[in-house]
Amino acid sequence: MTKLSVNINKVATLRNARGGNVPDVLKVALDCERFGADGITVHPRPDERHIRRQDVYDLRPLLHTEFNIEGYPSPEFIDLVLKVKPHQVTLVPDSPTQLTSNAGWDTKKNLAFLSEVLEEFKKAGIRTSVFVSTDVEMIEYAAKAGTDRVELYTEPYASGYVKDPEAAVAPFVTAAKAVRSLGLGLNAGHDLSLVNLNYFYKNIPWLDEVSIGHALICDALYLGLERTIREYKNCLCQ
Ligand SMILES: CC(=O)[C@@H](O)[C@H](O)COP(=O)(O)O
Ligand SMILES: NCC(=O)COP(=O)(O)O
Repeated sequence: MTKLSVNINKVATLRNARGGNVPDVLKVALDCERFGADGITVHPRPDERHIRRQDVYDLRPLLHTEFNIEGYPSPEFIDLVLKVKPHQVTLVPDSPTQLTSNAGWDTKKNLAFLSEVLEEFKKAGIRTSVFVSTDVEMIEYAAKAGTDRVELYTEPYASGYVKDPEAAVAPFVTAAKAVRSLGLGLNAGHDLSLVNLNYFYKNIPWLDEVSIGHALICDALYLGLERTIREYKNCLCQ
């Protein structure tokens, strides 16, 4: 089964726009679980423009499903993750001011750094994942660094899908096969949507997890959160 982890960053963005607690990020996370999400993802950034450190602490004891924290492994991020102990941490190579994630790691260049950080999380019993492109060498070096899983950066799939779905998914199928042959778990995310998710899943049904935020929260404006989550879950069936 491919799990759907709902990224609630955008809910926090909306809350922060007015300074109060509407919408209530914790309630939305619990409602996502109630409506069928298999996990909750957050990506706290240093400027706290959406999910804040305090949200991450507050969410931990409330969630009943898998909690995935994504981010650049700065000392502050490492400290937060080690204190919160989520089920999974996903390392993303973002700069502090980045608008959104736009690339996977150069795992060859960062092998020593990633190995050290991954080891620290593994010692704490936290499953690890590394955000990568479809470059097989990058996946091989992620395995060398000791990660449990990789998360494929799916923006190039999402943008290519519109013109030519088959060509867009092909490098992801190759990468996903490499991931499987290395014995790693497989996650995917970024710009996945109701338009492109089912085709991605059908081509790579051994996916462990997708994390989806932006498109899902936008769809919820029209469909409501409960129906939206149901429809995303339906995309993860043959
Ligand atoms: C790693 C990844 O693709 C997502 O976590 C994405 O970066 C979400 O972050 P934003 O909500 O800030 O775009
Ligand atoms: N890891 C990807 C994620 O959490 C959500 O990305 P997006 O759906 O907001 O593009």
